Amino acid sequence: MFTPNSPDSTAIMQIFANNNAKRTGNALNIENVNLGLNDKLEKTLGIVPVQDANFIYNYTLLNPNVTMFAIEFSTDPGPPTNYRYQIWFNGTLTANDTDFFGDQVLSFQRGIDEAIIAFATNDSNAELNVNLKDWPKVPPTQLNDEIVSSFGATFFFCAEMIIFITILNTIVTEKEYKLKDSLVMMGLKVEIYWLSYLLSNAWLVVACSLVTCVFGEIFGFFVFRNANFAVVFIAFTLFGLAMATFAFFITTFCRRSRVAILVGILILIIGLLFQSFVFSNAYVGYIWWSSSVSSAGWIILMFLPFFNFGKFFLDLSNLTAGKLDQLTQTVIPGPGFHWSDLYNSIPSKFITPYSASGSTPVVPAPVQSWYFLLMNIVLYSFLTWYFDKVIPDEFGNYRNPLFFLTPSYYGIKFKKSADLNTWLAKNKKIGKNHDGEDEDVANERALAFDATRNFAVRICNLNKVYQQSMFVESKLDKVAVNDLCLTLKEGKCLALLGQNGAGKSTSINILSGATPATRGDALLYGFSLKTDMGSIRNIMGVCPQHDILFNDLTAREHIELYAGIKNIPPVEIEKLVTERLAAVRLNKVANKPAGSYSGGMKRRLSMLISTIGDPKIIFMDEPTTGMDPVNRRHVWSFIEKFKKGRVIILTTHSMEEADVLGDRICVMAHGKLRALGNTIHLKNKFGTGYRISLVTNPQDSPRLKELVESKLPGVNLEDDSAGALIYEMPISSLPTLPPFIKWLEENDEMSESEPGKKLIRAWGVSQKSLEEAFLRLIRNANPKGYDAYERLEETNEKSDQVSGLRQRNVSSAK
Ligand SMILES: Nc1ncnc2c1ncn2[C@@H]1O[C@H](COP(=O)(O)OP(=O)(O)OP(=O)(O)O)[C@@H](O)[C@H]1O
Repeated sequence: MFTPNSPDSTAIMQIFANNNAKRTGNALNIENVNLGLNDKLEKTLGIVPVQDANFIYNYTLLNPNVTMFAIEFSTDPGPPTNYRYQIWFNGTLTANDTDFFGDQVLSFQRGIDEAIIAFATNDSNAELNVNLKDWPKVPPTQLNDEIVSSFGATFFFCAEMIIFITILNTIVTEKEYKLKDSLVMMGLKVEIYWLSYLLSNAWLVVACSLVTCVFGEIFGFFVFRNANFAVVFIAFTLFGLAMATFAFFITTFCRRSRVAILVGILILIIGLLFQSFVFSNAYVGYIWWSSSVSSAGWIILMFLPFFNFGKFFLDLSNLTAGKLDQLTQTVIPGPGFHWSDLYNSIPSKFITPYSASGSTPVVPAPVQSWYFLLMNIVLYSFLTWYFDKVIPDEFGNYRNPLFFLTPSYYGIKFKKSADLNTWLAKNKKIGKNHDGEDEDVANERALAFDATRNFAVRICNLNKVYQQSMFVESKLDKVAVNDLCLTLKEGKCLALLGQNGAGKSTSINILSGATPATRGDALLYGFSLKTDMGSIRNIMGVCPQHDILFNDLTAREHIELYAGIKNIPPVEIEKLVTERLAAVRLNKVANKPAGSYSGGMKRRLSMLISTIGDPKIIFMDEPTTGMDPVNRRHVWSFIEKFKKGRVIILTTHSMEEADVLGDRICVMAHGKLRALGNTIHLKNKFGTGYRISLVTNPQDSPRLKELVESKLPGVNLEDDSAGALIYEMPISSLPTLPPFIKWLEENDEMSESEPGKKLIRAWGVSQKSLEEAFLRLIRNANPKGYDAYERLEETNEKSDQVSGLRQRNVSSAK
């Protein structure tokens, strides 16, 4: 547009149009259209004369972005000749609002000036050339830098969160699979467990920090290049360690890995919002230290490692990052972060005053963030140690919240251990009346309290009640072990038999220190369960019911790990590995990860682990479950040889195993001991007698039956098929057995159907199996018979499932 629509200005614009066509090839014509203020253009026009500047103003206001330039020539006649003019331009269309004096406006002005000169001098060839040249521009690589400086805290926080969530998952999974408990049961100190985690993660954190700093330098980011290397490296390392210890602390509250990961993700989201919204700019980042914000804010937030790191990174990026000058596109580098800057307050030019209060925050020196991160490391390490002890574990073990005030925690004993008589009297008192119990069981109870006898293991009135409620007793409380009394001499193996839920595993768990007894105590090689568990662990080996193995470790590494825990000298470890693995036939897979083993192989490895460190007492909960008969026999022969000079207590469902291994067999039902003795004793006492099998000609069998019944009164015929007779003889008929066997051996009777042949072709006498004795015991344990017992178990199981019972295990603190 141009104005006024006078002959002179039209002539100048015509020259301008001609020159423009010559220079650019873009033909613009003067269009004499009568443009109205509200006219919407349907096609591109050229140069349009308009009535006045007001029209230009109103038209461009009402129709934005359709006019490139307008020129308003002065109507003032002079003197001298007046060529004053004003260019209106559209910043959006010409330079997208940033380059007002850039090429297009200048070209336009040059074109108008050229036209004016030609008009004034009447020389249509008059030419005016003006070039505009910018200062050299720095290539715009600084853009990346801005991102690193502004959002570095977010990126590096996310990187750290990978380690954080991995720690949460690993530790809680180990807890879930009871790997930690297994290590502790084998004698590992909890403090060593946490220290090993701290060290292995510290190594990882240091490596990550180093790699980050080196790559930061290589890529030339200001935050790294413009700062002291040690300062950045130490800050990253402190942050990594603080996050690792924070993760340790959280694991003490989580029992399931899924919950731990959810907590990790929640912290990731909170941290991410924090880092990206708070610490991406100095305005919000430093608000915590403004006089208008309560200092309670930063005092609370300093317990979050990512808050301290965010603040430090903001300081770092303020001092190191270059600022991009929008006008000149150049980067003015920051002053840099030197070691001495750690102790200097952040210069006020980097801190934005808050307009509301007009106050400038007093931001502490960067080193304060280091101190806070160090505080986080120490605090969360301590809290991990503390809460790990006072929060009840899966088995209900926990310490008194003030455990650290008790001298016994530090191994200081003011009182001498109670002598045997006092100990026995104390534990006898808690026992209930056990009238009507089996004679052997009653004798064992008496033996357990006999101070004159020497036993390697003495269990006195051991009880375990799984309570429904933490505070009150209820009828639904489960008495898993009921006044158990047992003794065992060195060199013996005790086999605990019993139905599912009889209380075998609970007994083993109490004796191995996995779960505390509700009442009662036991002396293992003179050490009390209640007061000397630490000493017991040094002489104990445990093979838990469920394999507790590290999937990623090989059999060899497992043995090396547990041998280390048991303080076996390194020179002996190789011999131990070879011998033990060969004994249970795992030598061929010694270097394969345990995760790839079959169930039976895992079981053999678990069994083997329990024997490491030559323990004096070994607990094995169903050690051969899932093993094939060949390997089971290898394990049996290993256990048989290994028990010399030791005590082995095992639980099993295999009568054969109890028969082979058990020097003493105990049968439990409903948490109570029902019978005990060696296998022959139990078979004699509870078995249904002997089985006699005879083979004769089928035609002679009526005569043979008559003879047998006359010689063995009370005998029962169990089977009669094609001349094969099977008799069951009750124990009560035992006196008649020797003369009967003599008669069988003499075998004088002749067959009537086959002349010249003997009446009895073959015979055999066997004692009935331990299994039968066991079934009878179980039947007797329930007055309504075995079936009723099974029904009761089923109902219990169902009601447990319905009420979601896995009752809390409440017991006194250690
Ligand atoms: N943490 C617990 N909370 C509540 N009840 C429990 C708990 N642990 C075990 N019980 C109950 O205590 C009883 C004894 O269980 P235990 O595991 O000792 O039996 P078991 O003889 O080892 O059985 P199995 O042969 O099946 O291993 C069972 O009725 C069981 O349901």
